[in-house]
Amino acid sequence: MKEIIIATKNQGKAIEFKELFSKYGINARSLTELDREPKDIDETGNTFQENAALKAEQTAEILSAPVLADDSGLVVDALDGEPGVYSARYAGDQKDDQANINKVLHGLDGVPAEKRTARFICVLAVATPGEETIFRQGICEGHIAHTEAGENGFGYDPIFIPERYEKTMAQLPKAEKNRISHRAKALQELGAWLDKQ
Ligand SMILES: O=c1nc[nH]c2c1ncn2[C@H]1C[C@H](O)[C@@H](COP(=O)(O)OP(=O)(O)OP(=O)(O)O)O1
Ligand SMILES: [Mg+2]
Repeated sequence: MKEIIIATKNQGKAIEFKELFSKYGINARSLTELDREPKDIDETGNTFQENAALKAEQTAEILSAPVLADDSGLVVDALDGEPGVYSARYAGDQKDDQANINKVLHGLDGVPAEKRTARFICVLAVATPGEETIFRQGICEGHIAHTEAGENGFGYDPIFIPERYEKTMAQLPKAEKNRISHRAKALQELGAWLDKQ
């Protein structure tokens, strides 16, 4: 089976990529599955694209192999676009999903449903040593719930209600999330490249 390395240590992302790539007959392996896990890469960029490039290119260099990286996050209009590029560390360096959720809900205290619009954004970077890095983006529109609900997924899923749905992303079956998510859409955009693999 063909294989691609995903430059992530986030288990939630890794599980989704395994499912998504299996449809293309490709085995997706994350960094935690390698014999020697590479050290953390500093995400010093100011955009999703910059951080995706940092993760993909540095990992491809270390492993001398094609690598895909995902930089993603939640953009909330009533919070002027926060947490955005800083989604993982919104409530501090410990990357605590629950603390991040609490901070978003607290920031939206008293904001009515129609003003709670938000979107998940995912930028994928594929870096191959000696080649130009390619980028694709996917967006999933929705709004922020008043309380958390659901156990599936990861990150901000318990407070994100996708457009045309009445449940949070964490209440949807994982196959449903994998049809509509920002990650799934970005990967669809990579289709032509995937078909060549
Ligand atoms: O589908 C999603 N459902 C819920 N939350 C999500 C999703 N996609 C991204 N997110 C949130 C989680 C994290 O707070 C941030 C990603 O940060 P990001 O730096 O890309 O990932 P990360 O540090 O967790 O792992 P890594 O850099 O090793 O891939 O956005
Ligand atoms: Mg990260």
